Formats: sequence, C-alpha cells, structure tokens
Amino acid sequence: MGKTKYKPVEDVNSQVVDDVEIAEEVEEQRNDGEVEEEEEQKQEEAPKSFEELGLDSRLIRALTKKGIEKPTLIQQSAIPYILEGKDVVARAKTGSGKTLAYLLPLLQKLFSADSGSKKKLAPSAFILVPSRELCHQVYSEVSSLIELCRVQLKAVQLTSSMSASDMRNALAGLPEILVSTPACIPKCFAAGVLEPTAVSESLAILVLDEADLLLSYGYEDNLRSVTSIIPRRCQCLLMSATTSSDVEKLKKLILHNPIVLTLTEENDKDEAVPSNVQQFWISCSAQDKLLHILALLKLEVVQKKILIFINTIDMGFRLKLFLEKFGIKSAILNGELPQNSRLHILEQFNAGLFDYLIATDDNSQTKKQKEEAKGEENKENNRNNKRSKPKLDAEFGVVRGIDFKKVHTVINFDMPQSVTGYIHRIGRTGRAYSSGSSVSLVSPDEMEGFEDIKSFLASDKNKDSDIITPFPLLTENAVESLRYRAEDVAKSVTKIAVRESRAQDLRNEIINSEKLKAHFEANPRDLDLLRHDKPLSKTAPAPHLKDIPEYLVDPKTQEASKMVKLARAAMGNTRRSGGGGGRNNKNKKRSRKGSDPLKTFNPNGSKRGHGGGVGQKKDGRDSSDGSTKKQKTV
Ligand SMILES: Nc1ncnc2c1ncn2[C@@H]1O[C@H](COP(=O)(O)OP(=O)(O)OP(=O)(O)O)[C@@H](O)[C@H]1O
Repeated sequence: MGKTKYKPVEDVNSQVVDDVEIAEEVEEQRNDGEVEEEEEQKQEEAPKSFEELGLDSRLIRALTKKGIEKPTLIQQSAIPYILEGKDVVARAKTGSGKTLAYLLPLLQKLFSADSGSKKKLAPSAFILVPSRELCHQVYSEVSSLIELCRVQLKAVQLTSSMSASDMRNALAGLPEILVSTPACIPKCFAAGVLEPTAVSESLAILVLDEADLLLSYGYEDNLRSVTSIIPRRCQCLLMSATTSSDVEKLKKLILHNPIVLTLTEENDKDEAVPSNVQQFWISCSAQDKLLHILALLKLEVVQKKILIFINTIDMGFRLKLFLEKFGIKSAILNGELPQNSRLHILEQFNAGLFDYLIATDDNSQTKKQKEEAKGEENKENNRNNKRSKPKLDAEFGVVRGIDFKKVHTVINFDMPQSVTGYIHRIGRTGRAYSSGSSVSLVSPDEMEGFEDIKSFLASDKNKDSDIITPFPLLTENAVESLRYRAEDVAKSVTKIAVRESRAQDLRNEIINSEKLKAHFEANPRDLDLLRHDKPLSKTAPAPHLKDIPEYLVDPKTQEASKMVKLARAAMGNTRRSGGGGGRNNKNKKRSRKGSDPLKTFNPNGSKRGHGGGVGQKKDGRDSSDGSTKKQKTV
C-alpha cells in the first residue's frame, strides 16, 4: 500500500491536519479477480489549489463566492482521481469536506458531457444519501453551485414520501442530477416514473454518500435493485466517515477497481473525530443533568451555537420546558416532526435564528424501529392501521452527514448508545477549518459506555492520555448555587406537561408543515416564515429565574463566563450567530486559537493556562486544589 504524506496546508490547517497521511490503495476488481495493483505515489506532495487540481474556472469562481478558497485534504486527494474517471472510495472524518470532494468533479464532468449531446431520458448522475435531511442538504449545495456557475444543468431531489405524480413532475424537466434516498429509486421504477433501461443507458456517475450508513438504514435491497441496472461504464463513488463491514460490502457490490482514499492521522483510532474539537465531560447523576446543563448555559461557560443531544423525544420536551422557565429559548428536532418542519428548523438554526437546538439523533432509533418505520411507510393506503402514536420517519437522520453551520459546542445531555454515534455527534462541530468543543454529561449508568468511547479514542501509543478531559470551566460551587432553583423548576415539568407539549408541538408543526410546503415551493431561500423556538409553556418564565443574580455565581465561574464572552466577541460572534460566512477568516482563526478560554483558562488564577494548569476532580469539575492536569491542545 503506497502512502503520501502531506505537509500541513496552512497555519490554521496545520492544527487540524498535521501528520495526516493519505493511504491509497488500489482494490481488487469486483468479481473478476484482477490482480491488486499498486499505485505509484508522489512523495511529500505540496498542498494544491483548486486550479492545480484541474477544476473548471466557473467552479472556482463559484467557490470563491461561497468563501471557499483552498481545498481540504480529501478534496485535494479525491478530485483528480474523480476527474480521471476512476471509481473512488473516500473515507475521511466528519466535516472534512467530502460533499464538495465529489460534487465539484461530478459537475465538471457534466459541464463537458452537456455540450452538444442530446438530452437523455434519465439523469446522468445519481447521488444517493441515507436521509431526507441529507438529500435536501446535498440538493441545496449542488443547486447553488449550478446557479453560481451559470450552467444549463438541472438537479432534482426525490424522497420516498413524494407521490408518483410529484416525482413525475420533478423528473419531467429531464434533470442531469438526481439526489435521492435509495428507497426512492425502486419506487420510481415501480410507478413507471423512471425506466430502468433509460437509467442503464444514461447513468454515468453514481455517488453513495454516507456509505457507512446506507445499509444500516435498511437500504440493502433497494441498493441491490439499483446496482442490477448500473452500466459497467458508470463511474461509482463511495463516501464515508467511518469504515465498517457495510462499506466493504457496498464496495464489493458496486465499485470497479476503485482507488481507496483513507485519511488517517497518526493515531489510527482517533481519525474519525476532528482533532480541532476539544472533548470534555462532566460526571453527574441522571437527576442532576438538568442542573448541570442549566449551569453550562445560564452561566455561559460554553460557546454558542449549541447542539444538545438527547436520546428520547420526551426528554427533549422536558429539557426545552425546563430551560424555557429560565428564559433560555431553544428549538426541538426529532423524527416525529413533519419533514418540512425539520428542514425549516435546520435552515433556521443554520441561519442563526436561534442558538440552542435540542436534537434526538437517529441513534436513539434502533435498527428494528427503523425497519418497522420503513415497513409502516411502505404499507400504502393501509386504512385499517390507525395508530394513534405518531410515526417516526424511517428516513430521518439529523446527525449523520448534516452540516450544522457554526455550531461551537455539542452537548451530550444523554450519552449516545455507541462509539459511532458519539463520533457522528461530535462531528457536528469543528467542521472543515473551524474549531469547536463538546461536553458530555455522564451519569453512573452511562459510565461503561463512556469508558468504551474513551478507550476507542485513546491512542495505542498513549493509552493513558485522556482525549476526553474533565470540563474545566464549571466549579462545584457554581453548580450548587443553582441547585435549589433547578430542582424546584424540574419538579414543575411534569410528565403530563411533557406529554401535552409534545402533542401540541406536533399539531402545530403539522399545520406549519402545510404552510411550509407552499412556502418552500414559492420562496426556497426565505427562511423567516415561522419560528421554531417559540415557548411551549403558556406561562411566561418568572423574572427571578430569567436572570441569575451575581451573588449566586462564584468568582471563578464569573471569570470563566467573562472569558467565554470575550472569546465570543473576539471571534466576531456577539450578534445573533449565523449569516455572513467566512469574512476575514484568516484573522479570525488566528485570534480564535489564543482566545478560546477552554484552551487557556486556568481556574487557579492565571488567565493563560496554555492548555494545562487546570485543577479538577475526577468527576470533571474544578476541585480548586491547585493540582494540575495537562489538557489536550489543538
Ligand atoms: N475547502 C473548503 N474550505 C472551507 N470550507 C469547506 C471546504 N470544503 C467544504 N467546506 C465546508 O465544510 C463543511 C463540512 O463539509 P461536508 O458537509 O462536506 O463534510 P463531510 O466530510 O461530508 O462531513 P460528514 O461526514 O459529517 O458528512 C461545509 O460547511 C462545507 O461548506
């Protein structure tokens, strides 16, 4: 296996990708036993620009307009191979820019294929993704590139929930690119909306994005029926954040003699978690989780925007109601909500309309539940099946692959149920060249799973070094000062209140969803129709709970909070977050490194701890005993 070692791309980037190796191997050809071939590797290759990768000037201009100046490592590596027409398997950690790694060369190929050739009866490119949210995200990305490039290409998105006539209408304009979930393709064949023979004739590029998830979402049969009609000449690309037997299976099923690109860091196991994400944890009992999250948010010791993960929908509502009493507005995202609402919530959060999003990830749905949900969905017109319980969407997935913009902190209110779940959650921050942090609240019941995560992430060489370190900015006193209020309010958020709010929210969102459908059709860019962070409770929060009096907060936490605010200001993040994109990125990134209190705060007095000097108890809170512990610096 050949290896190419890349020098750091730039100052900022070197923090992220130092010591990155790209291992490339040429795989055996599917079924025909071709001898494994070694690729000639170029040594110590210098980072390349988009121009040097051979990208069309229209695409480069479009990227510039989006504020994207230089390719990420996976883009540098994959784009030339894809342009050459090779099948590629690309595995790179979350947030590393895999979407553009395949979209840019795919569009370029279609630019040239477009000129002069007669219109085909089926799309030339299929991009298959595991969830509707991802479908929408990729579709938006490809559409905006097409628009910015001013080329005559058309992309459409299809999902299984669409009616045959909607699908027919969408395909009527003979789009070149179809973005969809795998389940939708056989549905199109069955409804006569797409002809398998036309697909066989037209299909030139097939992309399986988030390949590690496609099979776990139960799409195996769907994918088999698609592969049976893929022409041999069709170029296939497989993108994934983690390796798994599922990826191997898909590779064998679909790809021909692929180039396998694997972005690994020195520490092989750490590779899936972006190294620009600082990971922290706090030990607390299950009952005290509300108290701790209140302390984190109310005392402002974590940076906004914040994505909070919980494992059940009810817990999400409980948390929202609880925070609401303290004047903290948040929105909820889960698989029970109608699709249009979900997309709208994501768009509003990305646009910075609110700072706290409470999400139930697909992790909380077991494979069996997903299959059941899918089965439910397939039982069309089953009128007898009048379940009062709302259905979970089998194609729901907020975590995997979704590009939450400018999320600075991920909080695991509940711990995820697997290491992969953890990696994907954490990967919602620190995307591309940005940095972020995560805080996991770990109860004794969750400790075993947490240890598994820690040992998975620990490097083989350095087993004792903790990748997830105790959270340094919250003192025990600060937490305790809020206990009385938190417990009092927690008691008032009863099961009945949670149930009623959940039902009410669903009713509202169903009504919203209809409005949103029309709205999305008429104004795909306008986000301001509805707000999703409205209070659930009919009573306004008590004024004394909205503001925490200064005397309640101990001086150390006050200092930490001040520093978080200063860091926020230094990062140009004082307004409502969102909007704007990468203005003056270079300067901001430089100041970011020095100003993040999680990297510099020392509760023992000195402001510049430089990654060390944090006195902590084993339970992740400050012990104030002056002992020091080295923190991970990034
Ligand atoms: N070259 C680049 N420079 C700066 N930002 C980039 C670059 N390429 C992509 N991005 C941005 O980085 C973010 C993450 O990209 P993307 O969603 O493609 O990551 P990913 O590798 O697919 O992650 P995941 O595995 O979680 O799906 C996006 O907001 C994207 O616009």
